[in-house]
Amino acid sequence: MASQKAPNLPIIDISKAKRTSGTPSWLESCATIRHALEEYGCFLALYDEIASKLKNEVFDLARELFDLPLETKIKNTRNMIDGYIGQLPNAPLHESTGITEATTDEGVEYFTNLMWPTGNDRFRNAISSYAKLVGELENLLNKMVFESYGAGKYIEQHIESTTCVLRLFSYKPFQEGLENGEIGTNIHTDKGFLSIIHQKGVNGLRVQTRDGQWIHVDFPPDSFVIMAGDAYEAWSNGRIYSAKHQVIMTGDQPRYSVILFSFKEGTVEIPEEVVDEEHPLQYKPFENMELLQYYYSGTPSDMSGSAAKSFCGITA
Ligand SMILES: O=C(O)CCC(=O)C(=O)O
Ligand SMILES: [Fe+2]
Repeated sequence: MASQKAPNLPIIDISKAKRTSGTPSWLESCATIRHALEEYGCFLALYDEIASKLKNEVFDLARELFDLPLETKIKNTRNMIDGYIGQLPNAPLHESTGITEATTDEGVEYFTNLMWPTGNDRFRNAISSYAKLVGELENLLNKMVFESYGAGKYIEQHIESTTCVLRLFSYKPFQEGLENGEIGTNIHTDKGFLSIIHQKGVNGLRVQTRDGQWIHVDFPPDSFVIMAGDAYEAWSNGRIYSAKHQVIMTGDQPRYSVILFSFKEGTVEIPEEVVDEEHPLQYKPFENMELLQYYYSGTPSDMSGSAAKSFCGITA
């Protein structure tokens, strides 16, 4: 009997795409990425420029971090996007904590000292190296998307005003008999530009396609999921899709993930390059941080979907 393969996200070899820089196939590589973000809002990236040793180290450190006493973990309350989250009745398996300005030495140092007042050089060094390397991947992907729209001239300014949060996640295994005992995260869309998701072995992320199907993402070893958020949807004039997604735990193994979330500081202008006859202007300039505030205040009528339209959409 022919076995039907479960649908998965598109897989793109970013290391290979990067090597086309300066060659005639560069724009084709850029278009592949842009089209995946337009169609699925996300894709699986193969990227071999971050050593496996460092990635494994990051997950060992994540475990060490979540083993700290709760009273230490809850000290992380710096602002609304990076704070400690845990013990939620509607997502009881979830625990996570974020590092603000994670691609800067100061950001990682602040967080390390908050969790380990006597210091933890292993954590500081590895997390700092990892965040910077993933930050480079983030910049590369944005450059490719911008160039694919013919909007490459805005990339420098975009990179300069990008701020990244590195959030570490620990999900307990599925718990039978517990209310919401399978929920790792509730259905939502991300609110920034790109989120770069890395996991340790155990799957659990599912993503909704434009036509409402759910894809259970099967991460190839060492891959990353690249996911666009509401800010990218608005920046691209609705061409990029901000996909609903969630984490569901099924097996008896815990799941660890590490995500670099990027946000733009200052006003996000919709570039004229994404507007044409087929795509009339649909969004007003907006502040990414205000979009976040709008979401966290619970204002959107649909808390599980993109807030871009209701926050900064142009109503006819
Ligand atoms: O842990 C994951 O894979 C996804 C978590 C997530 O979607 C989020 O926190 O925004
Ligand atoms: Fe998310």
